[in-house]
Amino acid sequence: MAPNTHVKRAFKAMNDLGIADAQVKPVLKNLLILYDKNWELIAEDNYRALADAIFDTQETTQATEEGKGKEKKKAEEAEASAAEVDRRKKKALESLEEDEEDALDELEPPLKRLRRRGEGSSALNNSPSLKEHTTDAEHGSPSVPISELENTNGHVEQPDGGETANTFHGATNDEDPRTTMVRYSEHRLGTTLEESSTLELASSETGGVKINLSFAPAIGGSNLRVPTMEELRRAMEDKCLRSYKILDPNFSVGRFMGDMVSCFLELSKKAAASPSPEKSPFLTTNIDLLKKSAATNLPTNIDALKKSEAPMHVDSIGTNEEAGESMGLVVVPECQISADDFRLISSISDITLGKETVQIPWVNEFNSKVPPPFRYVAQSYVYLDAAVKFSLGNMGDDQRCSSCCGDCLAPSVACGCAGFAYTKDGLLEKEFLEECISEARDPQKHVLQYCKECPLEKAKKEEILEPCKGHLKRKVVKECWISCGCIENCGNRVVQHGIHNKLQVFFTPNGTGWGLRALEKLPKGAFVCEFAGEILTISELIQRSSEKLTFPVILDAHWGSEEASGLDKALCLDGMHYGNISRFINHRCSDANLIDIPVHVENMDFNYYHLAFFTTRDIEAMEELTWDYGVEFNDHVYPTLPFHCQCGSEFCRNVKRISKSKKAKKRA
Ligand SMILES: C[S@@+](CC[C@H](N)C(=O)[O-])C[C@H]1O[C@@H](n2cnc3c(N)ncnc32)[C@H](O)[C@@H]1O
Repeated sequence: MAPNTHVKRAFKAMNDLGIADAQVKPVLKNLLILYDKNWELIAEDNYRALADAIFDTQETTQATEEGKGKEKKKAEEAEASAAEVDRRKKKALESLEEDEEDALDELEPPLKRLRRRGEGSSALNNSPSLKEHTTDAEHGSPSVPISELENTNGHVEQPDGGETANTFHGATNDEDPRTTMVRYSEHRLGTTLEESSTLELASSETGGVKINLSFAPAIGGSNLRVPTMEELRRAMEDKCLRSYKILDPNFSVGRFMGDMVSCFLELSKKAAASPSPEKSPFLTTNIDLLKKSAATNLPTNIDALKKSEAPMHVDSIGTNEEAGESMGLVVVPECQISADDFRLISSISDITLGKETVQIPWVNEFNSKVPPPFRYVAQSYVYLDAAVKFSLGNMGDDQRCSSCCGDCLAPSVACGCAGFAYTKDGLLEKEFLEECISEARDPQKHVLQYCKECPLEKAKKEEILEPCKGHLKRKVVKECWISCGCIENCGNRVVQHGIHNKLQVFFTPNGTGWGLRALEKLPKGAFVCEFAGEILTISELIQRSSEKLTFPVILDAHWGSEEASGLDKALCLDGMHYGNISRFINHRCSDANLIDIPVHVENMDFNYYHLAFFTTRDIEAMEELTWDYGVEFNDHVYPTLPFHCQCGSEFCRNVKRISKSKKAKKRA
């Protein structure tokens, strides 16, 4: 691609985030030097590195300017008058007025602008009007009650007719007679708060469930000014954009808070319906944790709630595994999680962070552990040296079906792709699947290919190179692709369309850590997910495995062939650091309910870049999904940490090995 095109694309991606060219240019220049003009890296993840660098630069500049202005500000602070407070308050109140919004557009943080782009649709039509709160000064109460929340039409939002969750509160147009506004008193806004106060951020309709923010001016400093809700909302949205790259135009902190209240309500209703106290630990845990938070001087309620959404690396936090403690809310000291870990944290409702077309939640019903941090990728990426090549020009006629047209699996189309691997229901053909299962469970009965210099043997780096143990000439699915004349939803395109079943990552009760399960019944031959991760050469994998934990699979299609020989051509996938949900699939010896099958999508040569999991039998809802990693527990070819297999299968190779060695010891 011409350099100019790269640059244009980078500018365009940043413009879409609301970042002006002038801000992009200097940062991009530096990044190009830093990344040695590697555009692939820069463009990765929709120019994430560039966006991060711009935000970091902005933060640094801001911090420098803040430093310079500190001294000056101190002097000015002393002169801060009630009139100034009035002016700010008025501005915040007016900021939501439609006609002013356009004028402010350029000054607004990018997220706000993005959000407003969607306002013609549902996003802002449903958004609540913003209000101020009154203090209960007359009654001497330190808490700040809020009124019912109304939408812009003046109606109380009641989506399901029951108790509803209100959302974040902020400034509103105080001239609007339709709104019922409750305000902070001028006095409260402009003066020091003597006692500890609680600011209500969101509330259910009856006030049964609330999100409060506690603040104690006595501790925080005597010149605290309570920000308006609008100020707080803007600052939060800006922060969300910068820290977590929440770019959905419909995202709003208000909704987020409201959703949190709704979820809490729903869960507590469910828990109340459950007869067993163990099944409703949410509230008790909450209280316990808040007690702990108070005892350990942890941040207040809102932080505790924020952290409940924030899984962290089990090793990097002080997890609490006292008997019976639920995962409902987890409070951990902030200092024990790094900023990077925090970014890798997966959402409890969707571990994919929106990267798949379906949401995949996670749950831990046994202890307070949370999934390990990793970067979720829906498709594989080349790490560094792997020669992953596919080009339309290099695709020979023998590598594509010449008769693809319409839906290749439709009865009227006599296409060579029909009946090869998939049925018209998108399942694997029975015969094809059975052959794959037989290959995997009994490889010795099938055709093995032998390399002259086996990459796997070479990888062991032993003094004397062992002969190749043989590689299966595996059956491969060939999907139609853009080079075919068929339609996008042709029945011979399954894996490339991604996950579509309801799945869940869960903490297993049998000592194998996290696992993956189906939340609905799956028929035999159904596609579940791909093994996505980083594509590495074997030598890169060996190097990596000596430094850190890996979870690799070998992409060894046709390794016996001349072209494929050599450590740098033999490829593998590592799903440990960049990966998808397959990194949670546990091993089961021999009779696993998933099988991994190579899939050709873009290329048909000796390597394949897609390894997909299909069900080997019908699966029940809530059943754990497992696959046979193909490990032999007595060899160390597989460059991952050995584990003591707990699969429970009657064919468990680990159990057999243990009992064999016990017998041998007895005989000796
Ligand atoms: C790819 S990860 C699977 C997800 C993993 N359970 C987790 O908690 O992240 C592979 C690791 O899971 C554990 N594991 C998988 N299958 C197992 C089994 N049958 N028995 C014991 N441990 C297993 C081992 O620690 C193994 O190294």
